Amino acid sequence: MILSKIIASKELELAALKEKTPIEALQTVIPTLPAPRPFGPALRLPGQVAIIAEAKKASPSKGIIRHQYEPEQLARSYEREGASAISVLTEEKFFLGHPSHLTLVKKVTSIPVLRKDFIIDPFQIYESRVLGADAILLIAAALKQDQLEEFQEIAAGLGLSCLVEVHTELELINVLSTGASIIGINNRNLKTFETDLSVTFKLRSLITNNQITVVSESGIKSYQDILKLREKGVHAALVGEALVRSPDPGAGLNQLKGGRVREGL
Ligand SMILES: O=P(O)(O)OC[C@@H](O)[C@@H](O)c1c[nH]c2ccccc12
Repeated sequence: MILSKIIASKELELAALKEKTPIEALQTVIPTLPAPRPFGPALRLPGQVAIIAEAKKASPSKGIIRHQYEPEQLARSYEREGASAISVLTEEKFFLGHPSHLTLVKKVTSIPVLRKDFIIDPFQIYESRVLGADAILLIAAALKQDQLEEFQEIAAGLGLSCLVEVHTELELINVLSTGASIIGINNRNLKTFETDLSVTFKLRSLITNNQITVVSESGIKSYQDILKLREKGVHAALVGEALVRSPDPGAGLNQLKGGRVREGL
């Protein structure tokens, strides 16, 4: 499975990274940094589905999605067109991202920035804070129950929000028991790479605590999709490919939000 491949490569990368940068060096810098931007509240727009717009050059399932990839330009247009937050892929080998992309995006925007990576070690949480992340992704399929709990605790201590990602009912039940407050339902099956919005519809109905912010992730392509999510009480949608593939990603976002189709598109 692709997830185990990515994690194996992450483990190697991390070993090298930890040799180079002691965690203490990160811990010394953190108290001098400005507070993170609030992520959870940004995802609650009354009567609307908030959009987390993603900057992503490539993916294991689709290969290169955007050849001329400029995360700063993307982020600027996303913010201009009303994104509620920006997700930045920082994984290098499979998604052709880079940690520096996150720092660049943070500099040119004023909305919260989510670090999209494969977090398997507390080191990466401190690193995310230093890079300028306001929120991090935690993938239930990649972590044990005690890690899920520990990582959310460390993140909270650093002022970072967590988007905790699930794909199955069992993962959801486990994540609910950790007290996660922002849950991402990934529509993509990591074995077949297929996306199916009905994954969100099925799992969303099992989240009865309305304090929890629910995010639908992957395979969201149109305003019709957004309307369906809204109808099911989903608070936010994480959208990558549909925007990044568009010749004009800002206009793509505008359309996704039901805005008028612009000339030239
Ligand atoms: O490009 P899409 O189909 O709109 O999907 C975006 C996002 O959900 C997807 O990139 C994603 C969801 N979970 C992840 C975990 C790691 C890397 C990437 C992801």
